[in-house]
Amino acid sequence: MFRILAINPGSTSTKIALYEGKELIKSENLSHSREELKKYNKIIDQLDFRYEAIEKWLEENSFTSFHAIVGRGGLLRPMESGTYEVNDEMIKDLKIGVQGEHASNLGGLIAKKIADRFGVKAYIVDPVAVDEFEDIARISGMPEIPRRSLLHALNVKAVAHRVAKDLGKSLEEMNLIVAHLGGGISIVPIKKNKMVDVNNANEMGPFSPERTGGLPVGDLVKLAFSGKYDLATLKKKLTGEGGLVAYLNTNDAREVERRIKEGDKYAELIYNAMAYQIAKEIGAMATVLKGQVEKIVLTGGLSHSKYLTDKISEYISFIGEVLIYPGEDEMIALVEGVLRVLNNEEKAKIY
Ligand SMILES: Nc1ncnc2c1ncn2[C@@H]1O[C@H](COP(=O)(O)OP(=O)(O)O)[C@@H](O)[C@H]1O
Ligand SMILES: CCCC(=O)OP(=O)(O)O
Repeated sequence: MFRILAINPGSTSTKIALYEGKELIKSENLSHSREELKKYNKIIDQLDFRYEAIEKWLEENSFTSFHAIVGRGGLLRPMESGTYEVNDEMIKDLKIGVQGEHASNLGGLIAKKIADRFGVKAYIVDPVAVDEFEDIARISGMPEIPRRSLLHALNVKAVAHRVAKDLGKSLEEMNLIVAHLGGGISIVPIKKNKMVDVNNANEMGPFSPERTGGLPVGDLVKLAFSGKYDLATLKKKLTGEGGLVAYLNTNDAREVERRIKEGDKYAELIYNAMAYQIAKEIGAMATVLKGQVEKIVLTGGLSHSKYLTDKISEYISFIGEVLIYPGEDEMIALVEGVLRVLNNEEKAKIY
């Protein structure tokens, strides 16, 4: 039975899990508060902090032998869906953040570091750079800045397959909208098993616990030239210090809901605005599918919240039935990707 260690760095957490085949042996979700992460100016600066937390977990549990290590893949060059072996070219691009900064850039780097220590191979599966766009979706209005496919591809694909299975259908014959609501937010129209568009979870669409989402461009350009920010600081403000963090100084939706229950009207306004923006983007993606939407699926950590999913549903249920698949299937999806390679059902792709 193959023993596989899966590592999933998200913007607000690092999830770790050990599997034997498809059986979960043990898992841990290490939440990272805003306070904990704010001292790191760039994502790559968090490498040792997250690596050491994982090493400590391995030591505490006396886990010392693995057949492979798999990490969530990052903002690499646009690529096909699949399982990739971590190689030098990938390490280089993850370190520089070839398509930008995000915690998932650390997945392949940490996986390789641990794999080298144990003399096994490291992989990534369905990274956030998976690109299945139709050409029309790439056009932005400025040729120098095409729209890009950056999204929670791993969970979106895994959940879409689960929905199809639960409905007794094939994804090839369905149109879905999957909204992954986590530290970042991806709203994805799926046409016959292809993710043909997305808001870009790092830079566009609704604001999220940590991200500003799309902003009025004129004012953003003015801010960029105000002399107050260098590039790295402004990028961090957009991707790590936007959304709930900017308005409410927390990336934890549970904390926001506590404040709302205690009567905080400002927290309520901001949280409702996030639901409103999510719903608006789902409406836009329904248009991409020309209204032919079989189901709308809400997933990711925020989908645990009945408050939020009810608010979103108020706006969108006229489009189609809303299904809630809270949390994510990312850890098992990572492991299954590697098992397909180790069992010789697929060949690992080369980056
Ligand atoms: N039960 C819950 N109710 C409301 N929000 C939740 C719940 N569980 C997690 N969250 C929120 O979900 C967000 C993190 O989602 P997750 O998908 O784990 O993100 P990531 O993988 O990007 O770190 C956080 O804002 C967290 O507070
Ligand atoms: C590139 C976007 C992926 C993303 O937003 O993931 P998190 O929700 O884990 O930050």
